[in-house]
Amino acid sequence: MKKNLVIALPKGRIQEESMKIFEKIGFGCRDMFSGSRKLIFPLQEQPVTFMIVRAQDVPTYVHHGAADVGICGKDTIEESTCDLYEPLDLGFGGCDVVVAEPKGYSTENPGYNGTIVGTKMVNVAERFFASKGVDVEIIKLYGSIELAPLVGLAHRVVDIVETGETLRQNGLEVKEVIFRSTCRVITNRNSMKNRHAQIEKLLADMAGQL
Ligand SMILES: Nc1ncnc2c1ncn2[C@@H]1O[C@H](COP(=O)(O)OP(=O)(O)OP(=O)(O)O)[C@@H](O)[C@H]1O
Ligand SMILES: O=P(O)(O)OC[C@H]1O[C@H](OP(=O)(O)OP(=O)(O)O)[C@H](O)[C@@H]1O
Repeated sequence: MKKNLVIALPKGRIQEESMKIFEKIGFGCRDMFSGSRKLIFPLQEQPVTFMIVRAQDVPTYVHHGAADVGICGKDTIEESTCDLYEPLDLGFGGCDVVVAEPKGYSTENPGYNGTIVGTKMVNVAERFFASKGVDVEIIKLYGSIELAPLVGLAHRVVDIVETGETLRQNGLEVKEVIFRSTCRVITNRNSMKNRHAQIEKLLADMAGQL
């Protein structure tokens, strides 16, 4: 029996949008939204299995070959250290990865040297500040990033901005956009080689729905 193509989907804000595209190309999975706690969903009619993982874990599953294909934000790809192909930009899930700070902070502190930066995205932040040749201290956080400068844990943050509402409500502003992120399809070298036709068809079908 032919092995199913395994697709890693991130649970959370981009899961539903991703599934809309898969539904349109005939890979619908009603079970997934039935309130079930299952993490793996082999389709009945198609040689495809979905698995649901934490957004930041999608690159890891794909890199190690536990999944052939994954969906995740460009921000997640940039933060991961995995070796991945990134053949398709899905366009949705748009957000900016930025340096943000308390309003007016740069008036007195225009440079980055000596800044303490709170972030979930340590690798992205390290690369960004290294590319500027500045010395900063990075503090790893797991959420509520915008809190850090409000309570003296950090001077600035590197975080995601979508609507800007979280920054606004916490008296912060964007100092600099590091890059724009959208959702991508990712895959790995082995799957690209061994399941080439299947993945190429999947990519073409998905691209046809954008
Ligand atoms: N406002 C936003 N906040 C966070 N991510 C966003 C936002 N808008 C779009 N995205 C995109 O959605 C992706 C998934 O975000 P989600 O919040 O579901 O996961 P996460 O924050 O990475 O993980 P977790 O909630 O499990 O810590 C992000 O990697 C990013 O590309
Ligand atoms: O510009 P906005 O539309 O306000 O969105 C940006 C906010 O959303 C994300 O947080 P999330 O909801 O994932 O919370 P967490 O960081 O505490 O996990 C991100 O880290 C920002 O805080």
